[in-house]
Formats: sequence, structure tokens, C-alpha cells
Amino acid sequence: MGSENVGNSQIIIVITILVFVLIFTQTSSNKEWPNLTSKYIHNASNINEFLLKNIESYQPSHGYTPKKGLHIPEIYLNRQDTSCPLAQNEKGRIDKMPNLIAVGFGKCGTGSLSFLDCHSQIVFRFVEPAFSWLMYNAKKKKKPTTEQALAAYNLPKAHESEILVEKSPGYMNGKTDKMLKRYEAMKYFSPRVKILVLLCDPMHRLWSHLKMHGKEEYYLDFAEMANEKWMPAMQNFTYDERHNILDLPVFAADLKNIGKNSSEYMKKVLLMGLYYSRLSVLLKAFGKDRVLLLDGDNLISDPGEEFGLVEEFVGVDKELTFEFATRYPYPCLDEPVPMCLPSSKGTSHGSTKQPNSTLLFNFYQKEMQMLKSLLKTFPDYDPDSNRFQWLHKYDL
Ligand SMILES: Nc1ncnc2c1ncn2[C@@H]1O[C@H](COP(=O)(O)OS(=O)(=O)O)[C@@H](OP(=O)(O)O)[C@H]1O
Repeated sequence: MGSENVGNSQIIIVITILVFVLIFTQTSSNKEWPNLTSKYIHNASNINEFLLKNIESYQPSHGYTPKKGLHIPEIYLNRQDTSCPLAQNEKGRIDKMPNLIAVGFGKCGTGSLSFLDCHSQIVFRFVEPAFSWLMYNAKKKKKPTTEQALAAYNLPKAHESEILVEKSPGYMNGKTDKMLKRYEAMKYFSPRVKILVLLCDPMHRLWSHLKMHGKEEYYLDFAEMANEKWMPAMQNFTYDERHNILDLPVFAADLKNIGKNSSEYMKKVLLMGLYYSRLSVLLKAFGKDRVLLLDGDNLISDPGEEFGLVEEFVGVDKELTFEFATRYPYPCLDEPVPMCLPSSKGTSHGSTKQPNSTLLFNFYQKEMQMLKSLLKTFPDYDPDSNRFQWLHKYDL
């Protein structure tokens, strides 16, 4: 009798477990992972141009009539175009300066910061507001007031208590003097702003960049040119506090055309990967405590870890979790709401394989070694961590 009872209760437990498993698999297969859609992605450049031209007369925020022929989507006028499909907490939002700016590096996963927008205490927009371009051009006139700057700074609205994040990878481009001016402008308009930098293998970064523009056929040609035109001067360069490799005169000279690629384009995409020297300029302006470095590769393999660091850095609760099955090998957001990045992101695992290039390896090697030493000096550096694995291949 006793053993019959035990048998029955075991059957009941097994059935209950099976029912739970069934319910769970049903709900997860019904779950939809929407892509961040075009509704949220407009080209901001004409809007920025409009705002810039009108920076003196432009009134903070709304209620103006755009010039004839210039269509500014309503969603922009109201600055409601945040990234997360889950509309939350929209009432009472104001124009404010960002609390966190992701300054680069382009193609290292900056777009995936869109996931932050689904955090209940964070606001983020996929479109780049490229504030420093506005400031750079506006400086021809007198410096705008914070009110005017805010009006022209193409950011979404946010609550005073929310963390407003923007990303414009272009902030890490260009020469050192321009970079410094940008960072000074950021501090001027948003004195307590924190900075986020995503790093990834510079050779892969370049490949992804060229692929985005349909120019991957030039990858090896660019490498050859960098080697021929720049390497001798770079090899003679000695890194010290007073000199930055980005200021080498060879980088100012024109390059001969490769296909239809302009000198400026080639310089931009190749020199963007000189991370150490670019970070040195950034750190001069902000110091290490206000800068968080993320690993763009780990952002794909362990997004929970990288996003957890961001949540900690800006002082919000840990809310974001990820799921891999939907768009493998790239993660999608799972909680608080399912969301994947648009199909324009995550193209490197496509049909054309990235070629090997010893020339490019040599071109970036010293900078990566310098970067590795720099990482070790950051307050949160963990020697046992698996982050930044891609850097090891540049060891001597
Ligand atoms: N979750 C998720 N989904 C898809 N893609 C992801 C994700 N996380 C990081 N990545 C990587 O982000 C790369 C694009 O980088 P960015 O967003 O910085 O590009 S951009 O500079 O804003 O154009 C993109 O590069 P490509 O694969 O070459 O397209 C991805 O490698």
C-alpha cells in the first residue's frame, strides 16, 4: 500500500514537470523577436543641417515650421524616436544633455547599444545625433548657449532622472586637435558626462567598415597603400606623452586613388583603428574614471557581461538579459522585451571571408600592444577576465 502511494506521487511529480516544460516551450516559441525597424531609423543628417543653419533663431524644441521642401518626420520634431519597441515612461520627458556618450569605435558594436533603450531607466536612439559636427560648424558664429545647443542637438527627450545615452562613432575620428575640441565641447555642455568606448580587432573593424560600403574588394589594396605610404614613418615613431602618432605629417599627405576611393575615405577607415593614440586624446580630456572600455567581441559572445558593466557604470539596476537562438551568432535582447538589431547589423558572418593580411597586422600591431598596456592601468582591469582576447594575437 505504502509503496503504491510513493509510486503514485512520483507519477504526479513527473506529470507536473512535463506540464511545466510544455507550457515553457510553448511560451518561448510563441515569443517574437522583432528587429529594430525603420520606424525608428531615419537619416538624421538633413535634420542636423537644418538645425545648424537655424541655430541662432531656433527655439528649444518644438513648434517651428521647417523650411519648404525639407521633410522632418513628426517623430523627430517631438523627439520620440527612441530605439526600443516598448514605449515606456514617455510623459514628462524633457530636452536634456546626455549622461553617457558612446564615442566609438564604429563597427565595433555601437548600434547594439540600442538594447539599452529597453532598460527602464535609460533612453537611447539608434540614429547618431553627431553633436560635435554641429558645434564645429557653429563655432564660426559665437558659441551657442546651452539652450540653443540643446535645441540643435538631435537627441530624444528623457526624464531628468533617466540616463540619456547617445552614440556617434565619428567622435573618435580625425586629427588630435579636432578630437580634443570635441571633448572640451562635450564637457562644456554636459560637465558630468561619462564616456563609453567599444573596442574590437582593428582588422575586423576595417573589414566590417568596407563591407558596409560595399568596398571589401579594396581591403588588401588599402593595406598595401598604408604599408607603402605610412609604415616607414610609423616605424620611426617613438611613443611618448608629448607626441601622438596621429599628428605625423605623412597622414596629412594625399594618397593616390584606389578605384573611386578618395584619399580622405581611405585615411578615415584605416586610421580609425589606431585605438591607442585616439584613446590617449580622449583620456587627456576625461581621465580614466569617466571612461568605460567595452570589448566589442565579448559584446557578441557574452552581452550580459558587457551590458552589465554599462549598467554598473551609469548606476542603474541590472535588467537586460539576452538570447542567442534567434539570430545566431548574434545575440538579441530577451528581457525586459525581445528585440534584435536591424539586418544591417551582423553582416560579417556573410559569404565573403575576410582575407589574411600581414601588412595590416603590422600596421596595427604596435598600437594594439600599447593598448594592451593601457588597459592594465584602468581601475576596473581584471587580469583573469576573458575580455579583449582578440588583443593577444598582436603580442610580439
Ligand atoms: N547583437 C548584435 N546583432 C548584430 N550585430 C552585432 C550585435 N552586437 C554586436 N554586433 C556587431 O556590430 C557591428 C556593427 O557595429 P556598429 O553598430 O558599431 O556599426 S556602425 O559604426 O554604427 O555602423 C556588426 O558588424 P558586422 O557583422 O560587420 O555587420 C556586428 O559584428
